[in-house]
Amino acid sequence: MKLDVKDIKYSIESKLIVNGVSLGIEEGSFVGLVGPNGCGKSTLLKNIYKVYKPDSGAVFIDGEELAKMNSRETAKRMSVMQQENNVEFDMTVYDMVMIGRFAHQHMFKTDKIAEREIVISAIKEVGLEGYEDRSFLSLSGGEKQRTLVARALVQKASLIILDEPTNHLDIGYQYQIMNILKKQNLTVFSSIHDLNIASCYCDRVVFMKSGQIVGAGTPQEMFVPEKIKHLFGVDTKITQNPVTKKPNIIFIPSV
Ligand SMILES: Nc1ncnc2c1ncn2[C@@H]1O[C@H](COP(=O)(O)OP(=O)(O)OP(=O)(O)O)[C@@H](O)[C@H]1O
Repeated sequence: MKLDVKDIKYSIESKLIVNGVSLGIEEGSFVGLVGPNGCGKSTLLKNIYKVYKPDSGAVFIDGEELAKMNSRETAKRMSVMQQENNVEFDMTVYDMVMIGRFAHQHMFKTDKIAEREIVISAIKEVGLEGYEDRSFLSLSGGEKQRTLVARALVQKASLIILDEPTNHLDIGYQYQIMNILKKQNLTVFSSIHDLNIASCYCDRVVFMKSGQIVGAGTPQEMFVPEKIKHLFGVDTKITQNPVTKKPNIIFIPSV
């Protein structure tokens, strides 16, 4: 699934937060969205996954405008893992993951056993086997995060949008979740704070600053000291990861 974002603008309380963003994500590619706190990453993603309606501009999946699709049609094409999940009433891990199946279920012809297998298998894949009956609200931040990854995976959409998927996760699960996402062969667009994770997993990275895209390219093209300094104001030294051959970003403290 190819994602095209065309000249999106979005304001909150008359402040322009997303200022004319255009980008294209090729089918099967893993693209990271990188930028400082408050630069508009989540707001841009919410415009893409239809929590917000852009003031102007549009989003297309394989040439079809997303705004014109109903929620079932959208969910079959795009799954989403949001950063904060405002769950107001409690449910089990199993039920939370099952929500991801809604676009595939029909009142009279759903194969309940097959549905159950898909859900159980995703719960296992994110390392939460045995947690099926636990209450979602009682989970740790990382366990909640992994439940939401499982929910996004069972949706079986070929495009997945993630807002900071490794937020709350310890280093083991950060890499585990990225590995799981990578091996699905989906088209992925994800905001990522950890530059070395972005370098390791992304085919391309998009740099965002003050509501605008300020650069895009391969990790090798983007993770260079001048560009990182421009984006985050920190000094870095770049080496090559001896195993992945990807840029390895070493941060140099100014003390
Ligand atoms: N509902 C809202 N009401 C008011 N301001 C908002 C709202 N949502 C976002 N903003 C503001 O819009 C700007 C962009 O926020 P956004 O969450 O998109 O940034 P971000 O790049 O995802 O940041 P972070 O890396 O900290 O998650 C911030 O200044 C934020 O305070």
